[in-house]
Amino acid sequence: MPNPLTFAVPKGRILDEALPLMARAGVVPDAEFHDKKSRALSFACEGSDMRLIRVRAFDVATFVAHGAAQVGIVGSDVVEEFNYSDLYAPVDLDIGHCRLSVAEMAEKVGGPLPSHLRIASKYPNLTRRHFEKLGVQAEVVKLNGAMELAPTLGLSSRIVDLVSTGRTLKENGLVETSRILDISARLIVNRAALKTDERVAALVERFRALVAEDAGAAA
Ligand SMILES: Nc1ncnc2c1ncn2[C@@H]1O[C@H](COP(=O)(O)OP(=O)(O)OP(=O)(O)O)[C@@H](O)[C@H]1O
Ligand SMILES: O=P(O)(O)OC[C@H]1O[C@H](OP(=O)(O)OP(=O)(O)O)[C@H](O)[C@@H]1O
Repeated sequence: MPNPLTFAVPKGRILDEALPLMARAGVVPDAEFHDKKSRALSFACEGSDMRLIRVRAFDVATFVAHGAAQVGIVGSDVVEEFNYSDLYAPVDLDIGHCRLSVAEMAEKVGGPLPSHLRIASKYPNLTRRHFEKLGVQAEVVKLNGAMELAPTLGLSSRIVDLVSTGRTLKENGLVETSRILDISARLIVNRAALKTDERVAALVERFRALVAEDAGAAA
């Protein structure tokens, strides 16, 4: 009997969109997964020996890259930020759409870029890479949320953060000045597991077929 497959999902907002797709792929967590009072982090799946683990978005990539989970769902922002060589993102799930952008205080927009900037972000690697291309050295102040407060309070001149409707920026007096990356959620797999475990390859094919089916229905 092979070990159960471990499938990692993020706790946050992608999950609501991912669960119906997962169900169509035959990945259905047991009732305890939906019990808000439960403190469990690992859940059995209906009708299979698969196990679901619910972790922080960034940690989904870490569990999969290290082979502690074989499969996962995560935003392409996280995939690109880590750039793990052992992590492969074969299927764009066409959910969780947003973008990674630079924003600054509305009244400060304009003028030439200085050679050094202090930027608040949850994405230090993507931020440094983006500004390097512009010939700017970015000093990144790592924050884990509420980035939009940083420019107003003088912690940084700009932020690099996720934008969807743009409402959070607007309500905090910031404007989007450039777009770094268009983002959507991906099915991710551990490269070694994909080569050695047929169940991983089968799951990839199932998700790929579902996405193709939805794209066909939308066309
Ligand atoms: N406003 C948004 N609109 C659409 N997708 C978003 C938005 N914000 C984030 N996302 C996507 O959802 C993913 C998870 O975001 P979110 O921060 O809600 O998750 P989380 O698991 O609560 O994160 P954390 O571990 O930081 O608490 C992001 O990596 C991104 O791909
Ligand atoms: O453009 P909008 O539609 O306003 O969405 C953007 C906001 O969504 C995300 O935050 P989230 O709500 O996940 O909270 P967080 O600060 O805890 O990450 C992101 O970090 C922005 O703050």
